Amino acid sequence: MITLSNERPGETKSPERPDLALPVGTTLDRYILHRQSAFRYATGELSQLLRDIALASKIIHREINRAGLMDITGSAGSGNIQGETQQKLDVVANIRFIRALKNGGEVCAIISEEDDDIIHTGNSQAKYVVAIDPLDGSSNIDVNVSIGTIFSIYRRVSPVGTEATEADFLQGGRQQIAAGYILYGSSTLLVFTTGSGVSGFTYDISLGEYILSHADLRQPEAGFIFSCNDGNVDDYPVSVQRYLFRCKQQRLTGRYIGSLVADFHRNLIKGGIYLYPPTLKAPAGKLRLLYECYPMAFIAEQAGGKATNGLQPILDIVPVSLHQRSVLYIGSRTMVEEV
Ligand SMILES: O=P(O)(O)OC[C@H]1O[C@](O)(COP(=O)(O)O)[C@@H](O)[C@@H]1O
Ligand SMILES: [Mg+2]
Ligand SMILES: [Mg+2]
Repeated sequence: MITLSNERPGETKSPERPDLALPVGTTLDRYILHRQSAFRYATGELSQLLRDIALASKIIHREINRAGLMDITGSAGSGNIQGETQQKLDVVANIRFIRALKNGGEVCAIISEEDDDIIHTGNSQAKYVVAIDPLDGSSNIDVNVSIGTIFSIYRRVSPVGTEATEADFLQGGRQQIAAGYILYGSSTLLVFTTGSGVSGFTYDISLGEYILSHADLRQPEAGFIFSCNDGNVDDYPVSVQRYLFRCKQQRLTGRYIGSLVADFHRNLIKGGIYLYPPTLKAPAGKLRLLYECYPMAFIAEQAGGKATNGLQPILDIVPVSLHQRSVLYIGSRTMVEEV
């Protein structure tokens, strides 16, 4: 059935989910305003913070699109606390996000994959802290494959007016106020949650606006896709090797882009599981708890999926350090339960 209105077939208007009353095509600004009443502590600061992140992502979108013309491809010749060589775009994205969050005034401190220590923004009166992976999927930057940005937002626990501390970032995954990612793919998409469902916005370059394109995203309970780096399979725990063997026996489809945001998003839409088990090189897992695992787990759970480290839900892991790593199994509920 073709519908001419903005309404999607079968879309119902639900009173407790006011955003579901918003038609596809709504701008991000209007969506945030409309939802503000559903935000905890709704004083507009979080709304502004989400707008600041959206603005920074539009700038990154532009930089990524013309990276090949601007000589911002390749290595930056510097390393980060992870022991990784930073790509030029890692550094550019990091600078752009930090600047946007500083100028926005709603964030008092930031931790980033690309910086060892806490970045104090000078906005000591601000109430929020942000953990960020400015560019996710760095190994795909120079080969024009989808990459992303991941963010996680907390309300500070240190008193307003003082300098933020590690405690503001080590509150635990269930204390996230909001989390999301931007996928720089065939289109640029902002997906986020504030704790009552997940929605996606497509960047319309001609309007310079993010437009609601995926209202109330739900992850299929089961799926037919498994995503992992098959090159490491001999390192994986026997139980995981057995699970992958069963996936192949059942003729499930192996898909691995090598960008967490892109692999996660595909599996969110189609159903599937992403696995980054322990390896010899990364026995505690490769992905970072605060700015990769927690935010993706918050979105997964809000969309009806699951995220675990094999022992407990990712959101229940008690954090001990800013850049700690974790094993990650995330995606469709029945598949994660099977693992
Ligand atoms: O190359 P590998 O070992 O398969 O790892 C790929 C994974 O590492 C990451 O690139 C890590 O993220 P960064 O690119 O932000 O460092 C994930 O996006 C991706 O899923
Ligand atoms: Mg990453
Ligand atoms: Mg990164």
